[in-house]
Amino acid sequence: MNTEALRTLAVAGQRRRLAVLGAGSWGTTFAKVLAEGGNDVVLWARRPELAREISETKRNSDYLRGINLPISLVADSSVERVLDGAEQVYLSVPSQSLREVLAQVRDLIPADVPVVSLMKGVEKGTALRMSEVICQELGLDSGRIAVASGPNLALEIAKRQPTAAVVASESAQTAAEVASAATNPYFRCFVNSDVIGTEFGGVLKNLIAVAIGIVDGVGYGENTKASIITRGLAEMTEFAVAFGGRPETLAGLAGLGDLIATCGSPLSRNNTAGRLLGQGYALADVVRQMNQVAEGLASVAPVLELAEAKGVTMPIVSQVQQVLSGTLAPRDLAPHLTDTDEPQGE
Ligand SMILES: NC(=O)C1=CN([C@@H]2O[C@H](COP(=O)(O)OP(=O)(O)OC[C@H]3O[C@@H](n4cnc5c(N)ncnc54)[C@H](O)[C@@H]3O)[C@@H](O)[C@H]2O)C=CC1
Ligand SMILES: O=C(CO)COP(=O)(O)O
Repeated sequence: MNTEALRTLAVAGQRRRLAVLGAGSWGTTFAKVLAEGGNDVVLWARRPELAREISETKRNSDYLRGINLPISLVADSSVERVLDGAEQVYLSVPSQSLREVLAQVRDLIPADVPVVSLMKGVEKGTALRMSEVICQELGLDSGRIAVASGPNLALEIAKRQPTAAVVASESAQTAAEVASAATNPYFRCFVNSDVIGTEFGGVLKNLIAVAIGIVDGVGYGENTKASIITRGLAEMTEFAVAFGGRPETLAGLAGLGDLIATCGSPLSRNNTAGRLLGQGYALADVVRQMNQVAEGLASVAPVLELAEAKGVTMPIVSQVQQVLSGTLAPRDLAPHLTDTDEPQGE
């Protein structure tokens, strides 16, 4: 669909009252996408001073420096006001904080509205995907939950660079409603019913991006990175399929697409965290230096627990964990060489 057709679609589409919870780089960018698709959007910022900055100056200087936000976009630090009358609710907080946020909003989410995860992590301790945490904490029918994922580096989208994403839900109607609200002239959402594959694609590419950052920090070049990306996609696909995801989802925007974007960009926090590790910083120093979330650092342990439970081997992810724990030197991260499986055809 060309830009003009998308603009017509956005203008002709229904104007909805939408709530986005989490005013970090992705929550703010997604709120901008929704507002520029012709919706009335209210963004929840936990800190009142950030809510004031967004509403009054149309800027979020901590998370999206240099970006002008839409005039119509307002932020509020009262989650009650943000959720009041919302026709769709989007969640964009760090994965390890989701359960705590849901406990606050459990009784405030309007009945029967879609709840959408924009997050790309699994919960430590439970190893649950974000849609599973939402289902558990809010007691929702899974058909009301959608996940959005894809090659979606926030700053590029905030600059309106043309981008595509996947909206997945067990309910075709929920997926279509969310995709329609979230599609605008520069952001195109495709629909999919494979929630598991879509969610795991976003989680697993973060881990491969950490590996890429590590070898980049060591100083290895394109051959090493291409080898890790290619074997990483095979590892991601085997894992997701073992849990019921579809291989074609991993070959699409939410898998390969996001892997390319995240592994190739210095904007990626996972890639950046890996690079610092590869340059010799200890994990604690890396975490101190990052002022935004790098989901892969927390997801690695629960992903490996899940893999072990299903008998899936993940040589790259295992070596990332060893680098994080200081038991493997970054220069030795070469899982495509050390994999002890039968020699592979590719
Ligand atoms: N930034 C990006 O390019 C993209 C990020 N994502 C995903 O979006 C999710 C959110 O990430 P970002 O916005 O990038 O992170 P961020 O680090 O930029 O912002 C996180 C926001 O959540 C807030 N927060 C933290 N704990 C909270 C709590 N307990 N209650 C309420 N708010 C809390 C922080 O104050 C901050 O505003 C992650 O799962 C990430 O993987 C997905 C696609 C793109
Ligand atoms: O998910 C992302 C791009 O699709 C953002 O990646 P990072 O969380 O590594 O910045």
